Amino acid sequence: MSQERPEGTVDPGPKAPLRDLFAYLRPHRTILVVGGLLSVLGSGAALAIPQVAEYIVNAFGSGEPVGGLLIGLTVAVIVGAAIMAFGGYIMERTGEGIVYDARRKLVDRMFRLKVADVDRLKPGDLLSRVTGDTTLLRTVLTNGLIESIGAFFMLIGAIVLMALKDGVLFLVTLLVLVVVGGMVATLMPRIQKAQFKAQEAVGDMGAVLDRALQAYRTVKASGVEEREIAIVGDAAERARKRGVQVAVWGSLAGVSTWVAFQIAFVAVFAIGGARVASGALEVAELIAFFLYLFFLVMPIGQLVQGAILVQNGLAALQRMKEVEDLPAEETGVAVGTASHEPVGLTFRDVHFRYGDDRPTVHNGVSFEVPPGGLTALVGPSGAGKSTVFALLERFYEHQEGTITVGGRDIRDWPLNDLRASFGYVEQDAPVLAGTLRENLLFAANGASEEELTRAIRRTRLDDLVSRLPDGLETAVGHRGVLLSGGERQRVAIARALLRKPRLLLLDEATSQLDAVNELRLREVIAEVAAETTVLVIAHRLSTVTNADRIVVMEGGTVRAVGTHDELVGEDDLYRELAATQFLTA
Ligand SMILES: Nc1ncnc2c1ncn2[C@@H]1O[C@H](COP(=O)(O)OP(=O)(O)OP(=O)(O)O)[C@@H](O)[C@H]1O
Repeated sequence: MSQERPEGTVDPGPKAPLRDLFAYLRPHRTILVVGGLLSVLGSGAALAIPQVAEYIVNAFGSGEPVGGLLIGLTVAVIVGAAIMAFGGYIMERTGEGIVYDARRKLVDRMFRLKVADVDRLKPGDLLSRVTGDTTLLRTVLTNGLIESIGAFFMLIGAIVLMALKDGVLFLVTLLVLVVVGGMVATLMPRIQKAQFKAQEAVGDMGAVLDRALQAYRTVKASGVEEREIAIVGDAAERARKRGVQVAVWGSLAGVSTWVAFQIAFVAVFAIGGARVASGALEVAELIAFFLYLFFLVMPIGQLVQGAILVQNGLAALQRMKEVEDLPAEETGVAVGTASHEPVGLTFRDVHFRYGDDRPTVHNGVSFEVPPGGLTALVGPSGAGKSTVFALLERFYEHQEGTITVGGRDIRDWPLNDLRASFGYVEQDAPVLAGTLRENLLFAANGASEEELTRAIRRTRLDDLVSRLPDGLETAVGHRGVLLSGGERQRVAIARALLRKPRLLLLDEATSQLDAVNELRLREVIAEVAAETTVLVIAHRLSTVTNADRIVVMEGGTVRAVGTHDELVGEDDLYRELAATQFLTA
């Protein structure tokens, strides 16, 4: 479990205010009150035990029968325990419900975030917020808050009953309470700090492990297993040391509290004994007082533990809130259109950078793509080609200029309708774990068998399907590792085509395709371009020499537009690109 924490959250770490925690509890307040009352009732039954014990001792003294009282005491213990257990069950069940709500809310928000925000957050970090931090919240709610409620009432009950039983002994106990309180108050920030650091160390370990697992093949191929084991091992060692630090402060708090209570017992024993000797107190009352002292020690321990947990929980809550508070995408009201006619697009003097502190990526980009046909974007790495797609899909918003699709400003399109009119094939077209069929129908669940067969044929995947042991039902494995690069790309194209796009955005992969796969890709693109608009980012000019128009980008602007033949004659950069790729200039 990755518990990665952003920088600067260690000491003592940003925490959500307590009222945010109560916001999670509010919808469940009725059941929480019921559970709380049962806990109080259970504590009440427990608190009756010393009183009954006092009667029994007195009854022994006066020779009265004690059988009834003993049975009463046993019943009180059993009933009290049962009520407390039931109350605890209700509370924990509600705690699970609260965590479920929190997780649903978080997941819901996560899929509605802006791409820009998700790009900024690390995937491992987002994952740990949904799994790790919500789990921590549950521990806080059950072990922290809920148990503390019962403990609090038991403590109050014990204090009141002790005060009523004997004022002098109570004052002695009070003195110890003040000492314990002071000690805990001094140690608490240290425990808290140590715990934050321990959580951070575990998070760091998750991060280095995540990094190595992401590149598992590279790790193996590079023969650096031992080094990676050592790196993760070092992180584990740091987590161990931090954990030990928590144990040190925890034990110190535990032992000093324990000693304070021992002193309290001895003091109550000595002073109580003297008071019994002087006749100010009865032996039975002293015994009852001792029992109350036990009922005081237990809840204090629980409350201290609860306070530490709540502190940690508020840090987790803060991390959850950071995601929940991010703005959701404005999707607009989708009108939905039955049209599958090809659409054109224009970029007019578009300026864009990924952030205020980032360099300009588009510096006045202008070009036009009429409906239908094949348009290619070419240019050196970093020219801003993929960014054209990111802006069209509105993953990011351009700062200046106008982008239109089908003659309409993309900002006036309902977002869902805009995206529904595109088929989008990313550069490293991902194949998700699952069957080939699931992958193809990922974006078009309602497609018919005919449509599926046609898309498979158009993307030249029929060979693959007939070769696979279970055909379309073959599991293609995590990240599509069972497919070749070319096949993965064509699966992604088929997936995009099944949406019947009006404009296909194809970011061609940089990985080298063999001659057969390259030819197939060319055929597929040409065939699709006969029916719809295709805008392809070409890293290999060979796939687009037959394009209707080629847009040459460089340094965030468009430097030339034309056909292959025109550009070879007119544009130096294009000629150079063509020459380096062994095409005849
Ligand atoms: N999500 C992002 N956040 C910040 N900067 C980015 C992001 N995506 C791209 N960039 C930067 O924008 C610039 C243009 O990137 P873009 O991917 O559009 O180039 P490209 O022409 O497609 O390059 P390539 O051919 O190598 O894929 C690069 O300098 C890149 O580092």
